Amino acid sequence: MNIPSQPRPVVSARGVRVAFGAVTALDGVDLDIDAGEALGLVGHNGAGKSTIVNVVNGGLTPHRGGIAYSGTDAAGGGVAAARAGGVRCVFQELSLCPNLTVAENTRLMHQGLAGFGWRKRALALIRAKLAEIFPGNRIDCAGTVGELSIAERQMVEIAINFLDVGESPKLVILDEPTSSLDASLAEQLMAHVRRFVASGGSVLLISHILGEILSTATRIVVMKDGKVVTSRPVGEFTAKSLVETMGSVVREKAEAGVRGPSGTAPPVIELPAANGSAFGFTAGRGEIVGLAGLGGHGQTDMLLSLYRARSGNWLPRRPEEIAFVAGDRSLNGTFALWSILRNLSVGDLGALSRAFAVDRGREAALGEAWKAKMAIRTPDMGNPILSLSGGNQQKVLFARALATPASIVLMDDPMRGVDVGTKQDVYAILRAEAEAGRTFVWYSTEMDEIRLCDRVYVFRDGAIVAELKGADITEEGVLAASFSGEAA
Ligand SMILES: Nc1ncnc2c1ncn2[C@@H]1O[C@H](COP(=O)(O)OP(=O)(O)OP(=O)(O)O)[C@@H](O)[C@H]1O
Repeated sequence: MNIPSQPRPVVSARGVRVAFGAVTALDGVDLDIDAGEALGLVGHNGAGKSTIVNVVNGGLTPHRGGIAYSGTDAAGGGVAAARAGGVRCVFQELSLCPNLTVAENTRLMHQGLAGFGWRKRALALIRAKLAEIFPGNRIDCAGTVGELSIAERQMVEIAINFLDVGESPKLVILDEPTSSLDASLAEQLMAHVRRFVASGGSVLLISHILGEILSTATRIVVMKDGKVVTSRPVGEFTAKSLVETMGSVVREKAEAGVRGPSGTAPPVIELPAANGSAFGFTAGRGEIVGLAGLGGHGQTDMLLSLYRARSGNWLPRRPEEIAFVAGDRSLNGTFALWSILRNLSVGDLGALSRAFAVDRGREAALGEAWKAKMAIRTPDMGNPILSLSGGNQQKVLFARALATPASIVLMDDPMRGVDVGTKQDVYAILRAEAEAGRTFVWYSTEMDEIRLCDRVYVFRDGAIVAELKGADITEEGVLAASFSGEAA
């Protein structure tokens, strides 16, 4: 890569201000990203991270301030100027066309792939890039994107953006790129980022998983309420000081091990061993049961079959006794045209109704209570759900389930994109609700969350291959069970 004698930042933002109605999303932000640096961008939900990303990638013109690419003023050039400046962006909400093949999606992003034989070239290029970033992946690049899992779509989108077809990427923006990837895929991506940066490229990495930021970024920028509050080399932070700089108090970690009844309470769910599993599935009253293992090995299917089943000896008598928190909020969670409040209250309209009509006063009170409990950042719960930042939308889905009287709550990796401060609050709420008698079945791709469970089932190839309890719930234990039987 050519580095000029007087290097200019790949991207330079000066005094950027963006407002959405009454909300000031960015309030005078300065940000430089140099060649050869991995800039970690962190901050609470709604701090303004996605908004600055949209300014940097040319999708949003700031109301005040400006942006330059390698010293050239973008001057309202939008997405075209950003692209010409070598900026590529992997979005938080994935943007591939599901009805096209992986190779066709690659062509959409890279106009250089034109002319006779483009399909063959696109296939070869994207296959090679996927193999480079995610060695051992089994993605069918000739198949349509709609047939891929969320994790595979995310991998494809990442690989497309790192491709060099005539014009090499200078800055790749990764906005929560590992939210659908399990730990081993996430580590493959982080290793690729380190290699890309070592060869002179730049990455802007946004993540709520602070371990990723601390292990991969060379510099960390912390945002708070639309402002940059800190910019320092990664070596000057510890996990604790980073959380504190973000404005959250670091709580002592809940002790790993058995806190709940751990299988001794009367089971509210009881399923015999199936799909070649060595274990049946049980969950007791007041228990938090974790579903672990590599992503896509049957955990979500298990949750869905628990939710859909309407017969059997364990089932709750009424459907409102079981609630589901979706992991893919845009696909299965939010009602995009509804307000924040309606998205929250829809889980339990029965309890809010009087004389066949929703009692608006009680609905508003419910909204305010959960807004405070979950720190949902909005000036008005009557605003559209899409006016919330991604993490705040996820909080609404959580509140929807917890606001119901459901005795069983199924959770499909629901903490993706939620900031560390709120996560700590939600963990405490979950524990208190479990102690009050609720049962939680929790699929999580984050080991820190699996460790909070009373009991954990590890999944591999659609089957339960291990059951871990208390002190045995360790990363090593989960990994050993996830890979056992496979060639080393
Ligand atoms: N289209 C919009 N309309 C109204 N308000 C918006 C819109 N987009 C963003 N906002 C507001 O701007 C602020 C910054 O949002 P942004 O998405 O940049 O936060 P973020 O730091 O990326 O959060 P998260 O960690 O949850 O992804 C928030 O208060 C959000 O509610």
